[in-house]
Amino acid sequence: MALSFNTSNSLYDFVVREGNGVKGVSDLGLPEVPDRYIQPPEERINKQESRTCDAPPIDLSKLNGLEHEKVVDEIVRAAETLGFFQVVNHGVPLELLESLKHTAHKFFSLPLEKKTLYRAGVSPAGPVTRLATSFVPEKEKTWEWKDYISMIYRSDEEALQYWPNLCRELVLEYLKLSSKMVRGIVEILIRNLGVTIDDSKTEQIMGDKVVNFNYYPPCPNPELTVGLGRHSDLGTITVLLQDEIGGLYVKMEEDNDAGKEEWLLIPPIPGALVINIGDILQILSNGKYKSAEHRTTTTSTRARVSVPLFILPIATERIGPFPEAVKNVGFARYREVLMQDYMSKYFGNAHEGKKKIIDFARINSA
Ligand SMILES: O=C(O)CCC(=O)C(=O)O
Ligand SMILES: [Fe+2]
Repeated sequence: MALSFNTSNSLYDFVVREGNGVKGVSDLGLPEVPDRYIQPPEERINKQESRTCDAPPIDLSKLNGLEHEKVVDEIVRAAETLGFFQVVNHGVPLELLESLKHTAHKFFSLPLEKKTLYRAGVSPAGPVTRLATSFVPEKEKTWEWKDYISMIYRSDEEALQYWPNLCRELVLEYLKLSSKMVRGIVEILIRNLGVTIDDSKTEQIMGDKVVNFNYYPPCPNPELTVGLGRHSDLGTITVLLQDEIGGLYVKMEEDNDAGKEEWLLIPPIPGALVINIGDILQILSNGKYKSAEHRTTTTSTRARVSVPLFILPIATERIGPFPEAVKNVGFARYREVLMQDYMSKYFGNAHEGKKKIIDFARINSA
């Protein structure tokens, strides 16, 4: 039976309420993109006009040798400029990264009744897994061509009880084997602000972890859609595993001479992980480190997957610029916010327009 979405309600029912997601739409093989997914021209991604980031990946194994300071410099420089960099020799086994991508595909190929067990607020797994589509479909004028499951980490026991069977052990293993690298990068960035870091500070900055499987199914007309609309990440840092298809674009801080936005493709590099700065680290660093806007394209023939690991402060932390970072500039660019309030703001807004959530914490923002 051919499904037609004559009203926006019927599309909403199919995609959101029944839990088919945009994968369900893609599987129907429609010749055209439903209107709800068609982005306004200014939000479409022009691949031809974008350059590819040619920065070489940073070799983290050199942190243990004579080039330690040089590698620290590379990390700090990247965090201060583009806010994105790639790392290799990061200590996470490459087979584990391959299994994660493979398992993300497997999860989204499960029958609907198996996947919907993990929908937000529907199952006992509710608070620690969240299967969803787009970002906030109830509030967005246009939807993102993306489904995802978030796995929120609070303890091994809870993860083993509630996360999907097919990936719970693998994702826990990833968290374990990536933690040294994550901590190493965060400590380098914090120390570089002149802040002395101890265990309580580390906990304050990176106490919570969330892993997503992002799934971008094939799209009949990728030029009209986005996989993920412009946004910056919420947390301290994000570690992103992308597949070989690529499609991640980062906005350069300044518009070019003609006043146009410039977007750089972060190309897939075999074995590499992408690291990017989140809003919270921009606030903690008093604006020294950049939480860059980014977005993703869709593809017409193959499904793309990505696996971000979001590192965040715990919800009860009060987040404001470190005094040392304020001293460097002479004044505070951000006020103190409760992490919980920042999160509510972040998840209560669509990924649209040029409004930045971080302005919520900016002092004297217009
Ligand atoms: O899929 C990607 O390459 C980027 C994903 C991303 O930006 C996110 O999940 O926040
Ligand atoms: Fe992101």
